[in-house]
Amino acid sequence: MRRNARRMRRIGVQPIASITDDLELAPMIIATIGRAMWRYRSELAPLTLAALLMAAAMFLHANYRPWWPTIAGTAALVAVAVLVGGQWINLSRPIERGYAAVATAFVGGWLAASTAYGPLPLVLGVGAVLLAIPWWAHRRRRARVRVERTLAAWPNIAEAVALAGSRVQSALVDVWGYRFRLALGPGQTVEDAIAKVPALESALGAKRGAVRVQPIPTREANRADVRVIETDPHADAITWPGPSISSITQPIKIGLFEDGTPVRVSLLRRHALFGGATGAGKSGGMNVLLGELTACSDVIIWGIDLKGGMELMPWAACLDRLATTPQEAEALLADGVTILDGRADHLARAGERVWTPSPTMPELFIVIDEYAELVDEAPNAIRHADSIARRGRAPGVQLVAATQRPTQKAMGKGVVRSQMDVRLSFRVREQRDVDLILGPGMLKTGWHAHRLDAPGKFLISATEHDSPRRARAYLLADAHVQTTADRHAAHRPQLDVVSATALERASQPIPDDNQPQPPRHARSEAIQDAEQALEDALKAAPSDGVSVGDLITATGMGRRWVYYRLDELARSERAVQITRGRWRAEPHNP
Ligand SMILES: Nc1ncnc2c1ncn2[C@@H]1O[C@H](COP(=O)(O)OP(=O)(O)OP(=O)(O)O)[C@@H](O)[C@H]1O
Repeated sequence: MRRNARRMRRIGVQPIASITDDLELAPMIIATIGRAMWRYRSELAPLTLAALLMAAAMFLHANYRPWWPTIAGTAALVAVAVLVGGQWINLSRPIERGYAAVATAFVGGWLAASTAYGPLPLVLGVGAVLLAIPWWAHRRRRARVRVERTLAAWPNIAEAVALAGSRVQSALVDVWGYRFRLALGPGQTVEDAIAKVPALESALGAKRGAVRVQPIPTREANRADVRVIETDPHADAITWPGPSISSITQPIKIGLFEDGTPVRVSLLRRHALFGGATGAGKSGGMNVLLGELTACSDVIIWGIDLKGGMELMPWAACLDRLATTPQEAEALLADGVTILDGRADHLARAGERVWTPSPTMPELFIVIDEYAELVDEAPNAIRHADSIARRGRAPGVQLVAATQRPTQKAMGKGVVRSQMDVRLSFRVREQRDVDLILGPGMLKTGWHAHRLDAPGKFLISATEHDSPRRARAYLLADAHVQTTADRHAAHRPQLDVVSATALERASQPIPDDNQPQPPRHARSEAIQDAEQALEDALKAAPSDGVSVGDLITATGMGRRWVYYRLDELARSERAVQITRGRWRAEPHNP
């Protein structure tokens, strides 16, 4: 090229070398700009969107002017959908959903107006800048971009840590750091990647101990999950983010593991034990549990707190019953057994194996704070607790017990301890307490609850948690407990009819005792009224009977209840089924 230019100069032709040079430079410049634009695509997104909108507006205004109402209507619908269902597209926080809805409304509104009247660049410019500011400032977006840039250099990192040939498949950013899925190169194993963790920490610019590599049991052997922790989740108390569930059929989130992943555990038809030394955070853990349980529309909660209600009283508005004396505790557990029997009987008759919780058939949780006190002060109550521990799962009557040291004596020589399906051990004073809470042999296999070093930290043992991973429970400040209890109190379900009827029957006076018994539950009057209405409707039935639908209307009760009562009346020969679904009283006096 340069030789050409020299020759041209010699023959008197004006050199055009600079033009040719420029032409060669141009692709480089374009490529550099393109690369920079790609690298900063997230930051430039508002400007790119504004440019695209401008082009779209010009096109629509020129060709499809009458479309503006459709554009405006669609944008309004999308904005509402984003606001209402934004969590499904990863907009977990209300403020994010609000921003997305406002941005959608602005884009749609501007496009509709520009389609009708021609592009409005000034409005677009002002709107774009105003909406771009929160976008540029958004912490999670910036973190995502940073992680994307780090992982874009993965081929070099992989080379440096001797994992050449591995690829990053997907990455996810959260408040504590990020995780990514690694497809390992041919012949590389997850163990190879685990052995490279210190090198990975250095190459990724992470702190020592901040990288974890784990196999993915459900995927091929050459896939690994890499977790990079940037902020230690356990460094400070972790404020409870609010209830994570609305039904007991979903797993409860109690806190966070050290890698920032939530501790999820199902309490559906399971008993739970919270153990740990005084001040280790059991009551805090119980508060989180109660915050979640009270948010469930298919859970009824009873409490026993023999420390004068000190721990459970703040939740009183959400508890159907609270026992604070040994006598009350014994009566409460006895009623728990009555309900268990009533439900078991109902299940047997319905040919069902387990109680399926729903707002009309709630699971009953009996929460006992400091179980050892119950053993000391209400020893007669323990046989009821044993009974519930042994038989309560299928009929949906669960125990949640907290205790400092669940020795055989403290647990009442009964079966309660061994029946606990979910066990949380907060810090214990002595090593041998680990086995008392978590089960024999656990200390030896690495469950070192005596080494937990801050209140609220715990180890969890359950079917889905079979390795000792340190976790920290969320923390609910006292004021938060109160506001949560007040908020959830408005949505508590009522005790189901099967259980209320069982309690009702158990409280019936014995035949020669004419003294009326006090009602045991607020539902009793409503049930009596419904029973009376049922009997009246059956007595008034014509000779071909009254339909179940009419009985449901007459009693105001659900179909299950009506069938349950009809079954009982038929057994005691007070009602008879004439044809399928039609009943009348027996003997029949229309
Ligand atoms: N998850 C947590 N995160 C941070 N701090 C916590 C947490 N849980 C409890 N704490 C702190 O530890 C203190 C003691 O906790 P808590 O009362 O729950 O312990 P405990 O095991 O129930 O004790 P006790 O058996 O005496 O009732 C609390 O005042 C609180 O400041």
